[in-house]
Amino acid sequence: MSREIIAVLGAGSWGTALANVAAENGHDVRLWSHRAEQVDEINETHRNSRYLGEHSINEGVVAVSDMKQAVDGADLVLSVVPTKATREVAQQLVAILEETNHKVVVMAATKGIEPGTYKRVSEMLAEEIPSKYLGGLGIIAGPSHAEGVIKHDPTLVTAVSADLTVAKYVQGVLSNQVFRVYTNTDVVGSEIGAALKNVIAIGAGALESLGYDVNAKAALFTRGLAEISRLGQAFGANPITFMGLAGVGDLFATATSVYSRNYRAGVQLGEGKHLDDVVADMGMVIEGISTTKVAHELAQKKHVEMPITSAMYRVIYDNEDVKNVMQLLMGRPVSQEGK
Ligand SMILES: NC(=O)C1=CN([C@@H]2O[C@H](COP(=O)(O)OP(=O)(O)OC[C@H]3O[C@@H](n4cnc5c(N)ncnc54)[C@H](OP(=O)(O)O)[C@@H]3O)[C@@H](O)[C@H]2O)C=CC1
Ligand SMILES: O=C(CO)COP(=O)(O)O
Repeated sequence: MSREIIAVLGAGSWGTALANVAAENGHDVRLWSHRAEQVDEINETHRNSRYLGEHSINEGVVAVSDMKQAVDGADLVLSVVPTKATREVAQQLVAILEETNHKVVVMAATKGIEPGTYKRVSEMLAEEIPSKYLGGLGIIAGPSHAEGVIKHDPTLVTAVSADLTVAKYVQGVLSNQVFRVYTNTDVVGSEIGAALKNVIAIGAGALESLGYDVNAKAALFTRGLAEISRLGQAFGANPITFMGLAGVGDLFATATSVYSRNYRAGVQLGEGKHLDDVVADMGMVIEGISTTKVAHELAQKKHVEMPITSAMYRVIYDNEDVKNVMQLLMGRPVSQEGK
């Protein structure tokens, strides 16, 4: 693989960890942050202490606060900001591409769905970035906590694009001995799996707060994945995708890990902490909070049965007690699997 120029937009935990992977693979990596002090810290100390503590970042990662310095001449742009910042950042990217007049491959590593419009992240990017500037579009998903990736825990992700050559290009750019990239062409299923596993991860944290053991968690994962798959299929997803990295893989990682912001938020909500305090104290994005509302609404719009998602909606937005909600779920009429 040739030495590519890679612009990473967003210097939170995941943007920084992905930039690190790309730099370790020998690429020319520019990590854009909108915070000048963070740029200085990364370039001077090779740390991003707010997001990745004491972990050191490869010296090949050059942080910049001017997005043009990151994007000018780039082959590949990784968009790694929270869902709610995606359009704003994409608009800044487009203004630069208009100036430099070149095409880039854009991959989003964000996991969420836009409230109100119900757009997936790649749909938002396709709306914002004119096709004349797009050399390809896709997403990166899979079980990949930044904290594990930065310390070289063996990690598998999937590069997903409707155009397999784009997915294969990203696979080639990012794969290494500890970071193995698969490809997939099911963008719809991968994005729905990646976003909705956060809802179930919040639920897993809530179960933990009640002291429930592995039977309850296995029940949540299995039935949670079943309803994610039902919603995905209502949008045309391939059901096999939910058996893969963006489905069961990411669900397992997120719903069992103390690194997960969504899981930790679930523990705190289950303990009775107020939602506003959970969000404020986390200091990092908890995508599943907003995704729970979006998924609950989508289930109604599409007439898809999603009892766990609806239960999580009531816990998060109606302040319902986790134990009550759990009893209601257990008391539903018994039914047949596979439907
Ligand atoms: N963390 C992880 O392990 C993984 C995260 N993801 C997904 O990646 C996405 C980003 O997550 P993550 O990096 O963890 O989030 P963080 O909360 O750690 O960081 C978000 C970053 O985006 C920046 N940002 C927010 N809004 C804007 C904006 N309007 N303009 C410019 N920069 C902005 C933040 O800046 P500031 O510091 O100013 O807030 C921060 O640098 C999420 O969708 C998440 O689900 C996917 C896989 C793994
Ligand atoms: O998506 C992730 C790991 O694959 C990160 O999950 P959290 O946002 O819950 O930390």
